[in-house]
Amino acid sequence: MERGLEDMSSILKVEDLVKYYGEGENQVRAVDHTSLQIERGKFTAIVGRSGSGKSTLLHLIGGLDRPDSGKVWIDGTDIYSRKDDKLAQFRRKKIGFIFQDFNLIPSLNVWENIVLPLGLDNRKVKPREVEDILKKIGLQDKKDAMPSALSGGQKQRTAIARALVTRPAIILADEPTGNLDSQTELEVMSLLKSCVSDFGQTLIMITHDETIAQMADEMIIIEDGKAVRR
Ligand SMILES: Nc1ncnc2c1ncn2[C@@H]1O[C@H](COP(=O)(O)OP(=O)(O)OP(=O)(O)O)[C@@H](O)[C@H]1O
Repeated sequence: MERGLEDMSSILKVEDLVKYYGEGENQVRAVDHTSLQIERGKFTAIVGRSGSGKSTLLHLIGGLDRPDSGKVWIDGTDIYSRKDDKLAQFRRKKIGFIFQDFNLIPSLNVWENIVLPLGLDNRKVKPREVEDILKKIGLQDKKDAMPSALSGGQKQRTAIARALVTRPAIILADEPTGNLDSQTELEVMSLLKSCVSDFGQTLIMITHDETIAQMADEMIIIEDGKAVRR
């Protein structure tokens, strides 16, 4: 019974996850028998030294890569029990990604990049909702611009809007404010935090920034592929 209650509040459960790269002497234990649980509607910061395995863990949590062993449950679903196409479908519905390098489509303008995940999931675009997000991230006058005409910060904000547009249960972010000036960084952080408080979304963010890590409800430290909660 207790276990059941515990599971209900956790949106994400990682059990004994392992991902090694290479073999023999050159083997890198990027994720080394890691287990953790994250509660719904919380902001969790993942911190750790460069090369400790943060990005690999985030990719595995988001179903972008497959582990050597171990399990990941999202909202009660054992994601790696699904075949690739079903996993991709699940990912599109449940998870919003914000990557370090934005991954915008160069041939699409800001608006088209933002609404792309809706189209992939056969969902209708609600222009007012998109306008609302554009306004929140301060890009309303850039919606027709192509990515090549945007600054690094504007590209990053477009990527953030794209991750938020489907209102995913989980937002996975890898250093999302790394390229922003400190004022914009604070605005983006307050937008992401409001997703957690206003919409009950769960935010899991890798950051090197101690100030941002301090804003989180929980902090997970990664050391040599292992997770320690602080
Ligand atoms: N595709 C890959 N092939 C081989 N080794 C890899 C691969 N991806 C990551 N690694 C190695 O796995 C380890 C963990 O990498 P990862 O990118 O997860 O660390 P990180 O903590 O996110 O680092 P950073 O803070 O610098 O982004 C590193 O030693 C890295 O070199």
